[in-house]
Amino acid sequence: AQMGASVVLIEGHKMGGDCLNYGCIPSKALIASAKHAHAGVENPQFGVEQVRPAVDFAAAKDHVRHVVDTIAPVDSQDRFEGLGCTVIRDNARFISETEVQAGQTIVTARRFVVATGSGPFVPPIEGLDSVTVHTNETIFDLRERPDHLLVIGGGPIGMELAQAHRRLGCDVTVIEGAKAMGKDDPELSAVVLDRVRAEGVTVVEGTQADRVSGADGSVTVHTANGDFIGSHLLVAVGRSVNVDGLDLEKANVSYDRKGLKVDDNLRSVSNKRVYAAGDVAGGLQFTHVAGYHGGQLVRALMFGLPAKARTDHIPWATYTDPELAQVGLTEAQARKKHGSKLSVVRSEYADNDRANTEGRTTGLIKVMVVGGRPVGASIVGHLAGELIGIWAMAIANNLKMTAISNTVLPYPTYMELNKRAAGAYFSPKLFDSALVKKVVGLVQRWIP
Ligand SMILES: Cc1cc2nc3c(=O)[nH]c(=O)nc-3n(C[C@H](O)[C@H](O)[C@H](O)COP(=O)(O)OP(=O)(O)OC[C@H]3O[C@@H](n4cnc5c(N)ncnc54)[C@H](O)[C@@H]3O)c2cc1C
Ligand SMILES: NC(=O)c1ccc[n+]([C@@H]2O[C@H](COP(=O)([O-])OP(=O)(O)OC[C@H]3O[C@@H](n4cnc5c(N)ncnc54)[C@H](O)[C@@H]3O)[C@@H](O)[C@H]2O)c1
Repeated sequence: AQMGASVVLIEGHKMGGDCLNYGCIPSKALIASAKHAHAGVENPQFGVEQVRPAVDFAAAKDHVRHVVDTIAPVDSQDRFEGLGCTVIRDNARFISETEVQAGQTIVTARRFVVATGSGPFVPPIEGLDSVTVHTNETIFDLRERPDHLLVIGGGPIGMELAQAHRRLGCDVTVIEGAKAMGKDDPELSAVVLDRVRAEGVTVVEGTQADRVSGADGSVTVHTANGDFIGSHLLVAVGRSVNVDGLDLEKANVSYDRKGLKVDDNLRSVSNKRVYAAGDVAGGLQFTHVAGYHGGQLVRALMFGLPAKARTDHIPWATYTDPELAQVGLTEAQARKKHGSKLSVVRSEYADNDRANTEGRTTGLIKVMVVGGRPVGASIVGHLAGELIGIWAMAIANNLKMTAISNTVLPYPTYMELNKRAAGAYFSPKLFDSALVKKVVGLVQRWIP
């Protein structure tokens, strides 16, 4: 709209979508409350008396609500109308290849972007309908503190919320069918899991939830490895894309359970007028990916330029404490793809001076390097979600490791961990090389 195109935005529920209302923002706000609750007991070495603070769970939820309300104007109908969009607040459905209906309004358009996101997938587990099942859509509104929260699913939603609830005073059990945080490098996930378990969260892996029984207040999850009893149940076993009710068939738009079937340019393979963005586009499900898709589609729709959506440079971070972040290939993926051409360099938080001053010495960075360029980076530790940024920039722009090693950074900062990892790539070449030693020896003899 700001570039002069005629744009209609149709939103059937809350402006701001999942991220603002039920996802990133409420979860990170709750995690922030949990961090404050935990700060008083995590580090006895600072000379500050350790006092377990009293937690007012409902007030923590007030904080969550306040943060959502503070950010909401950015995504509001008023703002978008101010930018020049026509905003319709109703559910949209296709009625033909060129028309969408929302309420009584029929919109005819040359191009459509489907950005309907995803909702919590609630699996068909026997007995689930006999108890109150919380998902990310309800858990942030729960004002009473669960005595014992059972979480089915140890992915990012399950693990972020498990740790936050534990720190806010709940007993927490996570029941994970395969491997918790299984999409990340297992060496780094283990660091998070060790910490979360040390804080008192029970994480049971390799254990599918087979059946649920009980009533509100006492819920039992039955598994092949025993029964787990809690007061509240959160289901976080992945997402299902929002395609129901869109009548995509009427627009000849093909889709499956992962989302719309699109080509590399996010364009429907069956109706060239239709594009997809965000969770419903069938790939990685993150807000920054949805934003990246949006940018690519501006290129395509406004300027007719190719808008190939890359995935190799997309980072992600899980906001447990310590945080876990990834961009590009993991070590295992890089080994498979690049074999003996791969070098993996590491730097440890324990060797970082700032981390030592702050007692944040648990963690490490691994960088996967091929031909002098990073192809992946994995970080676990304090501020990992911030530190991954420089590797995302390097991979997005095809930078060499020298771009990182040549950068002068303020001392003492966590960012030096990244520079140290880059240094670790060059150290053997400089310090273990007979040739370098010989050249230095000769030069030392010649120069005055
Ligand atoms: C608990 C949780 C924590 C998360 N934390 C993070 C995080 O820290 N970082 C991160 O990057 N990602 C995070 N995510 C993922 C992130 O929320 C999603 O990837 C992101 O919201 C996707 O954006 P989207 O625009 O594709 O969809 P959404 O944000 O879901 O927006 C889709 C919109 O479409 C509307 N809609 C759907 N169908 C229709 C229809 N037929 N007609 C009209 N409107 C319709 C919906 O009401 C919704 O407002 C988190 C998700 C959850 C659940
Ligand atoms: N920090 C972030 O960026 C962030 C945070 C939260 C969510 N998200 C996004 O939301 C998506 C969804 O998160 P999620 O955690 O719901 O999904 P997920 O798919 O990442 O993890 C779900 C977990 O549930 C397990 N599971 C599935 N069925 C089970 C069963 N019957 N019993 C026990 N375990 C079972 C799976 O093995 C998996 O480990 C993420 O993939 C991510 O894209 C991002």
